[in-house]
Amino acid sequence: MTDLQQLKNIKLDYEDNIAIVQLNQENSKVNILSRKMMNEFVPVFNHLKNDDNIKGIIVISAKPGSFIAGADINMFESVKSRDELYQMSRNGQEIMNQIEQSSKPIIAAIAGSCLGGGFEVALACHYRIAMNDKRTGFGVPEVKLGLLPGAGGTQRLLKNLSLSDALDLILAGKEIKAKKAKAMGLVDILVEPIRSDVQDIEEQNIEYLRSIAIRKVKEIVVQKPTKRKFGLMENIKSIIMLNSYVRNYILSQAQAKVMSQTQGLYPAPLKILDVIQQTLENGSKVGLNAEAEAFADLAITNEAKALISLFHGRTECKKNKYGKPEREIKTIAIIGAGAIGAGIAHVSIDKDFQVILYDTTSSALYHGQSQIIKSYQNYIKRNRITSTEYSRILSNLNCQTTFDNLEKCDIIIESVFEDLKLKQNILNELEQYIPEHCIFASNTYILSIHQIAANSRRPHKVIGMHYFSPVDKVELLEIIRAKQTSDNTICTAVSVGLKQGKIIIIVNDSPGFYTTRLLIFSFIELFYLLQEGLLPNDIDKATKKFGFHIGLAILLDSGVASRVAIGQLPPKSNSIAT
Ligand SMILES: CCCCCCCCCCCCC[C@H](O)CC(=O)SCCNC(=O)CCNC(=O)[C@H](O)C(C)(C)COP(=O)(O)OP(=O)(O)OC[C@H]1O[C@@H](n2cnc3c(N)ncnc32)[C@H](O)[C@@H]1OP(=O)(O)O
Ligand SMILES: NC(=O)c1ccc[n+]([C@@H]2O[C@H](COP(=O)([O-])OP(=O)(O)OC[C@H]3O[C@@H](n4cnc5c(N)ncnc54)[C@H](O)[C@@H]3O)[C@@H](O)[C@H]2O)c1
Repeated sequence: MTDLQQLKNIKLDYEDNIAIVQLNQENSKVNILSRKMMNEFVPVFNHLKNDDNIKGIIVISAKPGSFIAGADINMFESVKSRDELYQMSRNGQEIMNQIEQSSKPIIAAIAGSCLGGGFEVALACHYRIAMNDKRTGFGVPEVKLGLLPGAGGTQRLLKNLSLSDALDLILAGKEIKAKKAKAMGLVDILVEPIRSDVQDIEEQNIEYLRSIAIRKVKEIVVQKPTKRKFGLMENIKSIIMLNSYVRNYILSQAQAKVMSQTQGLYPAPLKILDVIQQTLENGSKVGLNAEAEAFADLAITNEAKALISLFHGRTECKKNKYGKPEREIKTIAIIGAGAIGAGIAHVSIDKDFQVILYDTTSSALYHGQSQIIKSYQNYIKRNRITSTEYSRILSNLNCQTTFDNLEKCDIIIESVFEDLKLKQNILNELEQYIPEHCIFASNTYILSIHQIAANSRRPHKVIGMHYFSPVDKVELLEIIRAKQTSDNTICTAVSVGLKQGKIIIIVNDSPGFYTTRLLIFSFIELFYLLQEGLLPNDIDKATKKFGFHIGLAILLDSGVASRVAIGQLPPKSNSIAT
């Protein structure tokens, strides 16, 4: 029996006859539906349900940036049997049903990530108020873990959305921002954050959200909530959905898309389609059972285990194990405004770095600058940013063909042609202009960092930062430490990469580093296959069927890959450093 005076993960507050359940997972950056959290939530909820003095309930988080990040992923890994997983899903569904069926209004006041099981909690509540800020996002990313929403999420999304919108969210696992969630009818009220430079602004915003939720729940207590009115288009859509021919057509289209994107290698999206079909044909009772069966089936697959392990790996790669850099990095100079240099500028200017983009000629510079401007203009078109944000972001970009202002730089990222002599000369020349603390990173995919730094006055400040094309889309960043590279240089490069939104691996300065070395092996095999008479097209089909995003032969056709394939570099030892 949980003592309500001894709660560790929930703070229970009251204002008049309203209860405020504030989630605050102990020792964690985010709230998760862990066993510990559930062991407190369930008794708290039962207590409030039975207390006649309580007329309404608010569920809110005390953690800036996190409402609930979903069920505890580690919990699935610790489970011993399929039956236990089935029961876990059934229990989750039951808790959500109890929330939904509560006679007292329950409001979810959401700021920060509202994902997976967290979104399922929000959907079970009677009303959703969300902070309209960058950190607040909704989604069911379970498919990315090889799972499906297992606490009634498939059913509630189908109830709240059109079939195609529900499929879009569940199959892609993508996150939508609060504004879009409101437009889709998943959120009832948007709250604009208080924008200010004060230090504890996020805590203040939580307080503000809480006050609005209290006002709203009090209103609902007196005048029962009105059901959301569906618009004409939504009504037409739901009538069309009653037609099994239309439903089956949408499902078969979705299935074809899944097959073309995954080659049928991932069981989760196919199971999701199956659960949705069963629900549409037989109703929610059958649907809930199908959801729990599918959840249990999926959670024991090797695919789910591998994808969950990938989640943990990615989380590790978001950490800076070298601590805090000696200096905060404010200004970056990028040398070379080609495809990659412009891409590095792109992912830096929106993170409040001051960027100097340098190239030898105005036309090269113009080319790089246009690439950046075009992408950001596209973001405006797709409502990803406002024109005010666009102006603020672009004001961080300074393009130049001179070495002016390099004395202000904290880091240089060189991204000129792949030529050792050229890279060495640039390093030597720039060392005359840059301040003592400035670090020098070379964006090379294959050249030795040790050799690039051969004539440097401060080789401990030289490092490799290997970005991937297109830089604004590929999350990976390979950081290469040479023997002489200092820990603070690594720490600084990692902190820059993390701020740029990268997932980082740190490797030793050995031939091909890590990523290029893997490619070399693949290309050696590819050459054997070509020599044996296989056609590039057939090799591409086979590699894609195996799970590659892009065929190996077409990859070889790209300029970078063909140089790798020439293979000056027989791989030696394992290059992963940390
Ligand atoms: C109110 C009570 C109701 C009770 C309901 C009963 C529930 C039981 C039901 C079971 C049935 C299934 C339910 C559900 O459908 C299944 C799921 O929800 S699966 C999980 C889905 N969610 C996700 O995939 C989100 C994963 N997390 C992220 O994407 C990111 O972490 C983030 C939330 C966007 C935050 O990103 P960052 O700010 O960069 O932070 P980090 O990524 O570095 O994370 C910090 C820290 O938190 C750990 N963590 C994050 N999410 C989870 C998680 N879901 N489970 C476990 N741990 C998580 C992460 O590992 C980091 O840990 P650290 O390394 O610091 O120890
Ligand atoms: N393109 C890729 O897929 C890819 C991927 C990873 C790494 N890389 C590496 O990134 C680096 C840049 O690649 P890219 O694809 O952007 O090349 P790119 O040819 O598109 O651009 C190189 C730019 O460097 C400029 N430049 C040349 N000499 C210069 C000098 N002395 N000073 C300043 N600028 C100079 C050129 O004018 C050009 O604009 C290379 O080392 C490449 O191997 C490329």
